[in-house]
Amino acid sequence: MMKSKIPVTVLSGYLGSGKTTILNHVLNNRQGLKVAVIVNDLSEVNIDADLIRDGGGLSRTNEELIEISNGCICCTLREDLLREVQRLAKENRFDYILIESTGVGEPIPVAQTFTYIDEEQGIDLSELCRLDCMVTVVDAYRFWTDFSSGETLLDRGQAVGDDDTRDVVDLLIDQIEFCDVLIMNKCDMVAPDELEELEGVLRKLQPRAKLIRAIKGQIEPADILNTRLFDFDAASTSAGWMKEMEKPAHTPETEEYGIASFVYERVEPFHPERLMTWMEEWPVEIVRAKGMMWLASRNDFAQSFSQAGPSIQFGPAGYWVAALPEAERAELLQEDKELSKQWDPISGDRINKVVFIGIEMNKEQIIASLDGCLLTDNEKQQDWTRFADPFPNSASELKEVFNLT
Ligand SMILES: Nc1nc2c(ncn2[C@@H]2O[C@H](COP(=O)(O)OP(=O)(O)OP(=O)(O)O)[C@@H](O)[C@H]2O)c(=O)[nH]1
Repeated sequence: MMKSKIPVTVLSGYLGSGKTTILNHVLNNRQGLKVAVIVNDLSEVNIDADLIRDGGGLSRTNEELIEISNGCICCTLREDLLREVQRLAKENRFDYILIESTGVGEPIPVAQTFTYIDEEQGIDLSELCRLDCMVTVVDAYRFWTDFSSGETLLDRGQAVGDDDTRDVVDLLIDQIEFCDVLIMNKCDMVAPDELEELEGVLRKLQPRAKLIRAIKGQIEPADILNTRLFDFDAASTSAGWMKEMEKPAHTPETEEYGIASFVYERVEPFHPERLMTWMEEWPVEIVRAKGMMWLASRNDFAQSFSQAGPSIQFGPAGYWVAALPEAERAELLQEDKELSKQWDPISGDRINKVVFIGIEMNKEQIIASLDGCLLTDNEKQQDWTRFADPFPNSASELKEVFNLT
C-alpha cells in the first residue's frame, strides 16, 4: 500500500504578529492529531520554542518540537529544514507537521523547499509530504506603522545578515502576496471601521487567500490544517497587482472605504527626468504599484518597477523583444501567440503598464500627471539617448540612490 504523504502547514508573518499564539491555540485544539512542530528563530535562543513547550500542550512522548535556530529557514538554514522534515516524514509517527517561520522569513523559498527536488542534497520532499497551506499572519494593530515606517530590517536590528538590506514593507508585501490563508490578528486592538478598511486593502493586495480575523490567535484549527488549499502556481500568481494586470480594461469595480485599483497603460515612452520628478512626489494614497516601464533613454530595455509604501524599486528587467535582432524577434513572435496579439506595429512590445492599488486615490490626477511625463510630440522627434536620465543602471532602491523618503 502506498504510504500517504504527511501534510504540512507553514506560518509566516512579521515579528510579533501572533504566530506563536496561533500555533499554541491550534495545538491546544488539535483533536488527537499527532503533531510535530518546527520552530525557526533568527537568534540562538529560541524563545518561541519555550513558549510552545509551555503553552502548546505537546505530549512529550508522542510528539516532537524541533528548534531550528540562529538563522532563517528560507535562506541560511534551508538545508536544516529539508533534513528535519525528511526525518520526521520518514519516522512515520506523526499526522501533521506545523512550521513557524521567523518573522523575517519569506514564504516563497520555504514553499519551494516542499515543491522542488533539492539537487544538492538529493532530497525530494514532495515525495514525502504534502504542503497543505501557507498561512500569513498580519498584525492588524501595527500594520500601517510598519508599512509606512520606511525602515529596513537592518535599521531595526532584525536582519538575517549584514547584507540583508530588505525594507520592512517589502517583507510584509512578500508575505501577504504569497499565501493561502491570511490571518488578521490582534483585531481587539483596532477600531471596527479601521479593521474594515484594512481588510479591504488586504483583499486588494491578496484576492485569492482566505481572510480570517482573529483575536489572540483564536482560529478554527480547520482553517489552517488539512485545508488542501496550497497550489504553488496559484499562489505565485495570486497577488492583487497580477490579477489587476490580467483583467480586461474598464472592468467596473465597487469601491468600499475608497480602496481601488487601476492600470495605467500607454504605448509611449516616459521622459526619464520628468518621471523621476513625479516619483519624488509620490502620492501617499498609493499603497502598492507594480509594473513595467519604458524610458525613452533606454529604448532597448524594459524597466521593472515595484512600490510598496515608501519603498520604490526600479531596474532593468531585460530586452524588449522589439530590440532583439530580426531573426530572434520573429522566432519569439511565432512561438508566443499572446505577444504577437499585443504587438504594436510601431513600438512592438514596448509599453508602460503599471498597476496602482490605493486608498482614496485621485485616479484622474494620477493619470494626467503621468501623461505629463510621456514624451511630447516635439521630444519624439529628438535624439532619445540624449535625455538626462537620473535612474540607476542596475536594479536598486530609488530611496538609496536619490534620497526619496
Ligand atoms: N492584544 C492582543 N495581543 C496579542 C494578540 N495575539 C498575540 N498577542 C500578543 O502579541 C505578542 C506577540 O505574539 P506572538 O504570538 O509571540 O507573535 P509571533 O509572531 O510569534 O512573534 P515572533 O516569534 O517574535 O515573530 C504576545 O505578547 C502576544 O500575547 C491579539 O490578538 N491581541
